[in-house]
Amino acid sequence: MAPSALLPEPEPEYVVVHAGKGTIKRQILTGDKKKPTFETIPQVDFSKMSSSSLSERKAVAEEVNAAFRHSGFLYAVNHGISEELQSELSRVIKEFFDLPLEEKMKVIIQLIEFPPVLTIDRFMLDETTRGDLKEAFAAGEDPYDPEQNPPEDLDWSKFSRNGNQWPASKEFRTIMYQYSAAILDFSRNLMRTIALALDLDEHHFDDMAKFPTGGLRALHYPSQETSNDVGIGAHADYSWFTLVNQLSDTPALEVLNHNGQWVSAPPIRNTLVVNVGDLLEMATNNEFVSTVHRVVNKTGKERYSIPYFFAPTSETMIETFPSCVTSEKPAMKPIKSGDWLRERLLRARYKHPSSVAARARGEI
Ligand SMILES: O=C(O)CCC(=O)C(=O)O
Ligand SMILES: [Fe+2]
Repeated sequence: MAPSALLPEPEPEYVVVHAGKGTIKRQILTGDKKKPTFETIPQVDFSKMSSSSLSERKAVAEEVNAAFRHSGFLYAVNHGISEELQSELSRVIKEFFDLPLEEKMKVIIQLIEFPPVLTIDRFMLDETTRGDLKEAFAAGEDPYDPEQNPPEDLDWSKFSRNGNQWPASKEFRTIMYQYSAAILDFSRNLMRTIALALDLDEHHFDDMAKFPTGGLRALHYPSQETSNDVGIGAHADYSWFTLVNQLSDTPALEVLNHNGQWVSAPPIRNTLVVNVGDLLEMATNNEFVSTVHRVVNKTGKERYSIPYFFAPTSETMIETFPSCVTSEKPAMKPIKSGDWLRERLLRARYKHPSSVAARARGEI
């Protein structure tokens, strides 16, 4: 028998992904099994969303519609967030992750229930790896923080006082909140675009965007050490949609196309990567796709990014839009937004005490 060193590496046949209710295998299609699919991520210019002409706004919505059906991903150009704020954000995030570990660990919280607030934590999204290499700082919608602007009719009983934990730097907190307000503005704009894309009244989702759950998660990805490492394992997002600001010029984000091939989504200056999350996929009966993606940082450089996960308030029932129901595709069973997010987070945070406890109770 030939020495194994001379044998060609077998081509992988599957990609392992964390999507839907857990870990699944996605087949890699080659040769004549290949399907037509996307190989690049389109750019959509949002400047016309502030046009007074409905037909101009509808033209933007049409581009969003096509991208969400085809790849579930797009780059938002002219999102309205100033370059100055983005570069300040980038600076304070690097400064935060440069702090000594003991300092960062002061802001970790052990109690993670819904809404998820803060963690510097190891996830394991791809069980064939040793776990995600990233460090994360998350800040959710915590109405007790005075920078927040909760609506008058907010149900305060749904929010714990053990919300966001902020590090000592006031500047970090101030800039994160400025960015949070700016990205929420764009999210509201995007919600109106999605409403038009689905032939709904433009303001159909305004209530959902009043005080959404989700929040910001600043991420630091060290350069990976082995070829099997991942910054963040292959997964689909649990959100309604996600807006990723790739703060460094380090290309590492990859999106899985329908043939099981990874398509690069490199940083493009002053854009946001927008992707459909599971909740929007469910509400559209899979017409908009919540596409699997991952981060692999092979560049030898550090990478920083900050996703904003937008999801409706946790009590919102996610139901199929009537326009997306057909005789072949009946409506899905309604699900509470918060229940879905909580379960998915508990599964992903495999080592976290709240996940360990939920596993012991047989809940996940
Ligand atoms: O860092 C990125 O570019 C993407 C992060 C991501 O996919 C996530 O946090 O869900
Ligand atoms: Fe993601």
